[in-house]
Amino acid sequence: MNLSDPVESIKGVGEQTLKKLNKLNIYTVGDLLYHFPREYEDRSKIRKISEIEYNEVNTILAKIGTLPQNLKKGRQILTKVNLRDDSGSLFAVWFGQPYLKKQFQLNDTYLFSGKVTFKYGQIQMESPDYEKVAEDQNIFARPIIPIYPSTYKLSQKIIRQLIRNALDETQNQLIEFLPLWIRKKYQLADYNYSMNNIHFPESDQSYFIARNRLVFEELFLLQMGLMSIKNQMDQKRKGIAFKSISELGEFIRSLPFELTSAQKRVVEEIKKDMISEKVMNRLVQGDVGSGKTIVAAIALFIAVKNNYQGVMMAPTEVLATQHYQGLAPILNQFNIRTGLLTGSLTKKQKENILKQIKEGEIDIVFGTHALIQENVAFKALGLVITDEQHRFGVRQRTILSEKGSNPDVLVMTATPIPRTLALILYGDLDISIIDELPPGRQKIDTYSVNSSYRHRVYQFIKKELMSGRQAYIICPMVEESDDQELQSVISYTDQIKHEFEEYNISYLHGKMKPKEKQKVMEEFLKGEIHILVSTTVIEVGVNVPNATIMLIENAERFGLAQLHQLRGRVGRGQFKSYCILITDSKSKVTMERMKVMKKTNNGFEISETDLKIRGPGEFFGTRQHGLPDLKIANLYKDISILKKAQEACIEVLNMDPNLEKEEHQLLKSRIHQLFSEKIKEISL
Ligand SMILES: Nc1ncnc2c1ncn2[C@@H]1O[C@H](COP(=O)(O)OP(=O)(O)OP(=O)(O)O)[C@@H](O)[C@H]1O
Repeated sequence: MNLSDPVESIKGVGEQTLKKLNKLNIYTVGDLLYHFPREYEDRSKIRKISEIEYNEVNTILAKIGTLPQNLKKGRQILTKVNLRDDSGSLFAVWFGQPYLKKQFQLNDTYLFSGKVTFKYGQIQMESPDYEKVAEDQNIFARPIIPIYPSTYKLSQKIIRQLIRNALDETQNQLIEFLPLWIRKKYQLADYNYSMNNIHFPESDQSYFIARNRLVFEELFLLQMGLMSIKNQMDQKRKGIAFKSISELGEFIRSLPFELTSAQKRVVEEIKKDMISEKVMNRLVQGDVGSGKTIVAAIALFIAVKNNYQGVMMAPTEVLATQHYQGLAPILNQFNIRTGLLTGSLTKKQKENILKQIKEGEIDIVFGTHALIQENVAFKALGLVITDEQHRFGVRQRTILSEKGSNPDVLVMTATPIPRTLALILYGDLDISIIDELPPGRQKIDTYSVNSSYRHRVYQFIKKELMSGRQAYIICPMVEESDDQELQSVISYTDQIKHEFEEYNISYLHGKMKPKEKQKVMEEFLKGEIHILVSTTVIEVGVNVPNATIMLIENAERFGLAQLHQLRGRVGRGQFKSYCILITDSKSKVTMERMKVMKKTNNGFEISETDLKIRGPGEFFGTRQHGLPDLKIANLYKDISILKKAQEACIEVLNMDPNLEKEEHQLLKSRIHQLFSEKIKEISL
């Protein structure tokens, strides 16, 4: 039996079960075997009824004391069974499952596991899991029992049995694909042993040994997949070999500031990629306000001076316009023609700019995802830059690239991620990090207060406004519906108008037309608006160096990464800046977040702590990147295994870049199996 065989070849999988398994995304024997337990029940902890802990999940070994009864409780049927052991008795109850009545025979022995409460003078176990125990069965022989993730009406018992059958049927036929030298070097258990012990561990220790191997396997395969894809892309696609530009020095000297050494280093890395004939696929990570935009401008300059066009795509119209307005004047001085393409242009304007792009009359286009539409064609696209905040998928990047002939690609992100994780999330890209802020930036002082301080905070804002600065307020939001968002931003603005009578206050929200948003942003940038009340639409990338206060209402609504992003809107110039977080929440997670925000301004440190507090979660989910899901590894907890897996991966690829050696053949086909979708995409 093979892992790729259909799951219905396992004993016990009939038509109905198959449907349920499919709902769990289980189609093959391999899918079933890789459906790992979410936790384990340790039966060595079975309790006597007399020793039960109330309001907790308990496991008991008990006999059916009386035949089950179905009772009417309101509209529902309650099934009630008396259970007893030699120390006492209790009732098991289930709602809405009348068929259970026929399930139990007097005096049969079962293991029951469920929460126990004391209600109406009776001890009750609520909706327990149950499993029949045969007379001669020694349930303590293998005391650790797997509990599987949500099973769409497949009981634990059935799924456990199916996996048992699958293991029995594949017993010792699972073919080891990790090369022996890797298993030796990293002390990894054998494949069959690991599979058996992850599902039915013989002991705690054998579980850990099995898990260690399977986590390594998962991360190693993912990293191998990503790196081999990257290798293939590098080998397959010949890119543009840009020439070094003598005018570049003059361009850089013309900037109003000197580049930081981190910017210089990243510019060198980009230049090297652009000059080589390899297609550049590089990620530039930089903390908020670290000066990524100018690095992008330098890359665009090189492309244009080599007679190619460049494009820079941003996630919102406000940002695209900001890039355009900020960079066009600098580039224009060097006879570079720029344009802006967004959704809110008139039909005429759009036609006009599309024509200019096509005929090469525009050298650099800034824009939103309007750029990836079919009607956008370039004369000679040489460089694609996307300013991403986890917003574009790989697919969108690819569509844009396909508008040129293997153009170089630069991806910018302000979400700092620890390097090891970046290698997993962006494993198909080379990584550059701007780990330094421009000189003169001061620490943004951060305070967290409860709402009783609001008035004092307003006084503080007034003081800043009086000295010519500006403020952002992220307003409270009751519910996440569009209408309510609108309501709360308008009523909040009205409210504070009384407080700040002599100042101009305006607001921004997600439902505004891009043109209106743009107008407000421009007025704020010019200093005509003093306080900008906003929902989180300003979250990313907005650059108004004169703004020095960021007040965030209901700060508990946001994750750390988001709070850091929002705070990053201030402290972007020479003025001392402040971030004030208002929250009445006393939850542990909120308190922890506030503490971190007060302690540090460093995005990398914050993202590491974020990981610790909430785990990798959605943010680090691999699915959105078109990669296989992680089934067992936890990118935070397993960071040390991740490092080993990355090290092993580099070692294998250095030794055998195309996996041609005999000992790597099984590994190669396993990678192909897992990454077939992605590999197909590349070979298109
Ligand atoms: N080397 C430098 N010296 C002084 N100021 C700089 C330097 N580099 C960039 N700046 C300025 O710093 C500010 C922030 O730069 P930029 O908008 O590029 O940040 P960013 O990295 O895109 O940040 P975010 O992700 O928060 O948008 C801008 O006003 C820019 O002009």
